[in-house]
Amino acid sequence: MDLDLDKLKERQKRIRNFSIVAHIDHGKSTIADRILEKTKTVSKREMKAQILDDMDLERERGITIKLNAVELEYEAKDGKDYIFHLIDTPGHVDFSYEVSRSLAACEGALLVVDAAQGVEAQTLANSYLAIDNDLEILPVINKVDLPSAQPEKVQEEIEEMIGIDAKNAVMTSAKTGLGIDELLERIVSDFPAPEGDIDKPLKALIFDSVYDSYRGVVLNVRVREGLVKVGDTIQLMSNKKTFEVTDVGVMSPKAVSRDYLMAGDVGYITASIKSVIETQVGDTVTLADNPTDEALTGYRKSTPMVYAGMYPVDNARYEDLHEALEKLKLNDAALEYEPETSQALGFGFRVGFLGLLHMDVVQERLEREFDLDLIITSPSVDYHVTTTSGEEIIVDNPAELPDASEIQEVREPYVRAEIMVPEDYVGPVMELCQRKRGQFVTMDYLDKYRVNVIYKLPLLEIIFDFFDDLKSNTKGYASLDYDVDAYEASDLVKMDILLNGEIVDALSFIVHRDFAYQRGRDIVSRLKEVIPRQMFEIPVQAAIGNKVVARATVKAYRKDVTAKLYGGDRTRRDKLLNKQKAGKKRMKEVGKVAIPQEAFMTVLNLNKGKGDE
Ligand SMILES: Nc1nc2c(ncn2[C@@H]2O[C@H](COP(=O)(O)OP(=O)(O)OP(=O)(O)O)[C@@H](O)[C@H]2O)c(=O)[nH]1
Repeated sequence: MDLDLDKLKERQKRIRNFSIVAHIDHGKSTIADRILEKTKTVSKREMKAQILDDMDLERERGITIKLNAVELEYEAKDGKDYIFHLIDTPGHVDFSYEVSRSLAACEGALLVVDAAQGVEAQTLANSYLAIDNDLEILPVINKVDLPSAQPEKVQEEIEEMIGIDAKNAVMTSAKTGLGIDELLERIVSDFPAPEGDIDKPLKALIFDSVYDSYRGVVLNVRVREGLVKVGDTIQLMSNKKTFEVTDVGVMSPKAVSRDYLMAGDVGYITASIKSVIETQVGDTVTLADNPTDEALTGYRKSTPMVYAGMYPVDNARYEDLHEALEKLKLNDAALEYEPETSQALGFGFRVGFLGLLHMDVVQERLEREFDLDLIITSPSVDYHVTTTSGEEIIVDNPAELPDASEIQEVREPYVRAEIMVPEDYVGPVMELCQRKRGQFVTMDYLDKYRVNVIYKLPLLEIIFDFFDDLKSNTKGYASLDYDVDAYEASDLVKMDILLNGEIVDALSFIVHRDFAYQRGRDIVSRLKEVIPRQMFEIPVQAAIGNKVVARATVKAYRKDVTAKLYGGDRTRRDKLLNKQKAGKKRMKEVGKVAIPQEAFMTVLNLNKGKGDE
């Protein structure tokens, strides 16, 4: 292949790599859809709402989970064809790790702000990520069609709160298409073209990857320097492994092969990489026979916030779960796991997540994409423990907390939570934070009406239902951002749950001593409801050490219910039995007792359950 360097350099000037960042629901994905439509990347027939959210899960929930990169062609008013690489990113706080990775592949960011909601917590957090990555930021005020839109006020907010010029913000309605033409022109004029020498050795950053059973590992890269094409031998700089390139190309939005990827491009490389553990996000790809001397700076590793045990319902599928986690981790760099065993549940994994939404998504992806049935234990945070012998240990599984007599101190993670709220709701927000063992830090007025309330809160108290409570206490007006701040000593105890006189390790949890009795009683009474009756009585107890703090009994069956109710009617009887069988799929036999998935989630669902009653 003959490549003319001057032509490539000219092409590079017409590339624009940008990302869209926003607070959740401000309209990122809808704007991306409009851009795709206008650039004629997708035909009308292919166009379905939120085309970039290609996971079924994303469509069903209406949220973006994964970043997605597509190449678009745009003919600008100057008569030239531009190449856009648009990287859509998730907005939920659990996925900010994905956001920071995609920003590192761009030169510009569209900062989308809802004209009615204004700047919210993740608008700020994501703007800071973009500023940290030295991106050019183009403010976009979206949803100007709404009757409650106040674009001028939002302009002021962006200037005051983020500190960037918003005089020339683009006003759009992704719903009606208003302002999208101007937006496209501004992408060309406001964002810089990528830099990077095409004639230097290859240097490409892996920002995402995915496993494909036909093609092997697909690397999504941003090429910083040089050029790569089919037949080249690439080398991964972290482990020096080499592979022959079988395909390069871009997503548009489906995979389209290209002759080459060059400095400035965002695209994919496949190279028959069969083993998933060989590639990692953040690694640099170079050429084996002409390597670059220095790797690109990778990504800051994400730290999980929440941990839970994951076990296959069918113990024989442990290896399948292992393989599924390996493959999923390729596509979800924030996922962490290590093997663990539970007396009750057998062999499984302790998995670290960025938050509960992340946990939910991982569970659903494992079940859908890998056809697994899983039992997940109640989530926990990680505790730093000093034992009486002076040893420091980290405990992310409540069952492993040493006996109280061996503990000198337990420290739990605290977050610094920033809650933005209209001033009328400051009272309820503070009340909620106090109830969750929060320590007030400070409070600032953001403008005339809105306040930023800062609290230190135990992570344990906020991962569960804090966000829901916050929303309901403020009529949905509050927005939240948090970061783990420090570990602090707390009076924490381990609560064991005994079924039929035996401790079920997977049901143990850690709780603040002040709440322990109440929590023990609540859990026991919930367990009594969710554990199905069996042929014998099952005592349910909650205990701290040897001290039982609550107890209840699941009564035994008296007779075969099906025989009595559906005596003659076979079909109805079969239906009922099938239903029971389906329900049993998610049951785990522990000793003689069958425990349903719900039981493992009682700690999590306690407050919700109470609200429903
Ligand atoms: N009225 C109006 N509604 C809009 C506009 N843009 C988006 N929406 C609606 O706002 C909601 C959220 O839009 P999305 O595009 O899913 O928001 P998002 O920011 O991508 O959300 P995440 O991907 O979950 O972070 C959807 O119901 C859209 O239909 C707009 O310009 N006007």
